[in-house]
Amino acid sequence: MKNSLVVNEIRVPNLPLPPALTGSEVGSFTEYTVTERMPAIALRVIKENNFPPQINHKLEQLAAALKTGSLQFLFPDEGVDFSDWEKYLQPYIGQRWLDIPWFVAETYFYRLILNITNYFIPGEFQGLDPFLLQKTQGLEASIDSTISLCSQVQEWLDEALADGKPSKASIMALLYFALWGNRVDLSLWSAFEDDRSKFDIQNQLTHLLVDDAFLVSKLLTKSPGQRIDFIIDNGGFELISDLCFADFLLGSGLAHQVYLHLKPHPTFVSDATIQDVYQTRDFLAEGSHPHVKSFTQRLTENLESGRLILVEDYFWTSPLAFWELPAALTAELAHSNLIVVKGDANYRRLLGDRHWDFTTNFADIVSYLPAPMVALRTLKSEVVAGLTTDTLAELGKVDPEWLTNGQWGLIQLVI
Ligand SMILES: O=P(O)(O)OC[C@H]1O[C@](O)(CO)[C@@H](O)[C@@H]1O
Repeated sequence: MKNSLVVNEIRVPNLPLPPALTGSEVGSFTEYTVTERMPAIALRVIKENNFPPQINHKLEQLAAALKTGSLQFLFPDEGVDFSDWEKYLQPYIGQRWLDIPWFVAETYFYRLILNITNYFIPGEFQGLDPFLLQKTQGLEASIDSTISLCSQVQEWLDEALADGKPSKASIMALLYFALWGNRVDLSLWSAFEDDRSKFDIQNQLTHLLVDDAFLVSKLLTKSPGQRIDFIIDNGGFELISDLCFADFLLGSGLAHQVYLHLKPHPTFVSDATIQDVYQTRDFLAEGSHPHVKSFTQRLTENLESGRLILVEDYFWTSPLAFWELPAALTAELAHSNLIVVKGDANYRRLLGDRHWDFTTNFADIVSYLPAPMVALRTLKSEVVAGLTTDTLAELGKVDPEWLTNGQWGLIQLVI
């Protein structure tokens, strides 16, 4: 049950805020990310693109600055969020990357890569996605899983039509795909090989630390024709799982409209933009598999009829916490019957990327949204809430890396 505080007309968590994660926590995953992973990402942008030497040099300087250097403002560019970033950065200018809140460091790092590569400057590199190669490779690598999922969705849709209603089991399975989609490998499909009807999500279920999938399926089937909003995370197979879920919601009559909230520019390497949705659709449309073809046709029809709506907002690439949603976005999301929040970075944003005790009641923190929400998240960072002390004790024994290795998942509903 939601019970949020209202401060200056903004709803915030109804608990005191703990400190933010920072890269200076010795031995932490945040430290490793700022000092090792982020420099490697900046250098990979050089390798995977053909930028001129002066751009590559700035990327090298950025990679080197992350370990010990301090934050500077963006070079002037024409991004519509340029002045917002001046505000966001003001408190941190001159501080080390390691010392500022981790979420600020990461979101700014990706905005800075676009700044350096002239993404927002008219000319040769304007609008060029520096992570395009990785996104394309991700799509190509997941084609077998895509064919299997599209075929399965077709079966579920046929079944829903024959039975006059969709089954809770199919809704729950689609929730699991939308959850595990961002670390999918073909192993998820191993049981599909001989008999697709036996596809075995059981192994994944044992890695779910909180599983509200049944409650979500009850909510979705309670009254058909709802509006569902997805706060989208990655492109590639994860986006395809989300699009399949949206397809099923619309095709089975559970939803009359689905909104996909996408990033307004490339970020976090693989996060999806509106352009990525169209590129994914066009890539799939080139294939010859009949179930992928019909899925792609339904996708086009849903986009053209306005049943599937793609929207973007600069809030999603900002360093702000979820409880700092702009009023217009809050008003928009208030029309939703369910907000599906995807992925690790969005989960961090829900919790303000702060050091909550892991047993804090999730709903007491995420108490500020204007509609019911479900988080679908595999754990890739040291932020979590809503676990029991028993679960924590068990996890400590079975997998010391459980917080960050992406092998554990959560489906957490707040009504
Ligand atoms: O794509 P996702 O699930 O949001 O994961 C992104 C997350 O992964 C990380 O890169 C850690 O692996 C974090 O920095 C970030 O929170």
